[in-house]
Amino acid sequence: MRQPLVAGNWKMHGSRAMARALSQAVVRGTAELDAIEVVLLPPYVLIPRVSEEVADSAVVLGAQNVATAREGAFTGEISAPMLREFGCRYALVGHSERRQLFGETDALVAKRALAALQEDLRPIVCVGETLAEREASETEDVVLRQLDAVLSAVPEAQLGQVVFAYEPVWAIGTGRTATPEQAQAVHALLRERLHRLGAEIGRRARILYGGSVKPGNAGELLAMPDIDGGLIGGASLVADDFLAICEQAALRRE
Ligand SMILES: O=C(CO)COP(=O)(O)O
Repeated sequence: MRQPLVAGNWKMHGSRAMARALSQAVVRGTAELDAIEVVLLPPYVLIPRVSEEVADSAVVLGAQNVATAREGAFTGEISAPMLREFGCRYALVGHSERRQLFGETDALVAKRALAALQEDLRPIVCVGETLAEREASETEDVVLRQLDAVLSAVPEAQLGQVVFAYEPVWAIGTGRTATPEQAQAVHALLRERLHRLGAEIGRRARILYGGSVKPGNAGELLAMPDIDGGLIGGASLVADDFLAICEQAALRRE
């Protein structure tokens, strides 16, 4: 059985005071939820603060991106060894905002995933189509192209460390969620592709859904057979909402 994972992507939100209060609330509220893995993805500068708050808990820390190199002349980038030193275990790569607003290509995303793995940082690889691509019936081509770019770069032995996330761009921050059936169809497609690399890889890979997940829709999404957790944006900034989603994910396991 795959352990459900709920990750809160804070995006570019927060302050030291907010990070402290929100992490404390998440630590307290998830203390009994040992069936699931809970990951917080604060902005880089808040990582040390969140790290202190989650230190004695099961809550895991991650970053929203990671550099392709270990060190060097890469102004504005943060490397995997730096993130590890500050307690991160995960890093998002290929979030649609990085792809769309900052021009990150499939090749760059694959390099970031590889750089993370080399430092024992688990990449959460995001894929997803835009509304125009969905309406042009290109969803399958787009998500498989994005997935294949990473699969072809990562050694098979390390694929078990990778988490995948399907985030349809049209559902992010819009209040418009994919229906559970729409999401399940893409998750099944991604899993089938992973399965081709090995039955065990397909069976064990965790594939999260993201895009306007809220307490009110999390249960039906997480009830789908190939949805193994959530990548939560807006609702992860509200402790009660995030905790309610974590509770729904814990039910999936039982
Ligand atoms: O992009 C997301 C998480 O990475 C989803 O954001 P929202 O939950 O705000 O739609």
